[in-house]
Amino acid sequence: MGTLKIQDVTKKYGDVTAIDHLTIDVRDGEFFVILGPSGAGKTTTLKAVAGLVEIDDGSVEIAGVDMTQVEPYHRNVAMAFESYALYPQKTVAQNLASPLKSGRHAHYSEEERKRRIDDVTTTLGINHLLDRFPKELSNGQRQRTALGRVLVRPASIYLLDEPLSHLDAKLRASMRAELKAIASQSNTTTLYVTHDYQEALALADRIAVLRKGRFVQIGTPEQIWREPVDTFVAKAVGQPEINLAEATVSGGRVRALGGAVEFAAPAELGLTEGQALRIGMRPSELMVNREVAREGWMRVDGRIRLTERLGRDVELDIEVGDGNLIVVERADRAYQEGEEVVLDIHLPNVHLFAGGAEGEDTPRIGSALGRTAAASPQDIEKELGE
Ligand SMILES: Nc1ncnc2c1ncn2[C@@H]1O[C@H](COP(=O)(O)OP(=O)(O)OP(=O)(O)O)[C@@H](O)[C@H]1O
Repeated sequence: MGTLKIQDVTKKYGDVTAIDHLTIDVRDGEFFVILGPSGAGKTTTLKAVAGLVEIDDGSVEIAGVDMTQVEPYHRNVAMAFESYALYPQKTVAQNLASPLKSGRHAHYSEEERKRRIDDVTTTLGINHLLDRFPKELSNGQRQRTALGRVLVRPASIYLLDEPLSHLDAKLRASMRAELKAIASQSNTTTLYVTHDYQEALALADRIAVLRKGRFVQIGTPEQIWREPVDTFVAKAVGQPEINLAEATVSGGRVRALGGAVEFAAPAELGLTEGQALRIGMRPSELMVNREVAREGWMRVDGRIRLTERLGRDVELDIEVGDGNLIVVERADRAYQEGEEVVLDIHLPNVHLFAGGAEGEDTPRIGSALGRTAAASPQDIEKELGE
């Protein structure tokens, strides 16, 4: 049973509070991802679970047992750090066998060791490389072997610290898919930390967004994407970042970008005349010249300032009113710089956040339709009959 409960855990390094009263409850078999920028406290959280740092406050329970005072060796966790080291003078098979020959796993028979190594190397697709030395492997194969060294050990929980960070984009994408497959096949409990939102969205059963040692939001990838609790979370997922524009309530309408974007203030949100807001619209959820004239959508005029081709998509910088919006559209038709366009925007996908000082993150209040969550890309495609 690989449950993990972290209750009110705080860790300070001198004056720096690296993690601040963190609480999470990871279910047996869950793939739980902590997403946060550099310095947010991700590694410290993993170390607190593994027992590699002494925590100042709180408790850690693994598989139903309070481990707060227990030595790392006895916590039954397997942790992988960012720098995956392999023994250069050992083959892949020997590298994988070594964690099973020492310490608490030294009792494994030759046969049991072989079986575990077989299982892991088959799943990771490196079983044809067993006799190679690390220098005879590609980067991706080396990283898989290193990951194999972690997964080969039986553990209540696997703690993975940015395991894909040293791979190029293509390999990262394929390893992401493999990791997901491994996790669902093996039903292991995994606590995985990353600063890469795509990894988090692709892998996680649930994501906890970490900021300056505190969790800002814990939810499924869909909840984090569709109902971010504030502008920080909204910006943390999605590339290019969500468009944010200052807005005000005037005459019962919400107006932004010099009035170029405006819609009726949703009654259920209780907004007041003159109230400062922010609106947020994701680049991938704005559509250009799709002629969507139906209820629940808004049309906004703009002019293309810049276009940049990104593979199958194109990124457009569109002048709208007194500002601009970034849009990611399909590249199956040509967009001209200088061209006048009409943006079609689905109202549930216009997030409303409280107003605030520049640089300050503010909470989400709802959407342009009220309390509804944003529609998923699939919902939108369905609505447009595409
Ligand atoms: N041994 C240490 N001594 C002093 N401060 C530390 C120590 N380890 C971490 N910190 C500080 O604690 C905070 C959290 O660090 P941590 O390594 O957990 O962040 P992170 O989210 O893993 O960052 P990264 O993505 O860059 O690895 C940072 O401000 C860091 O400078």
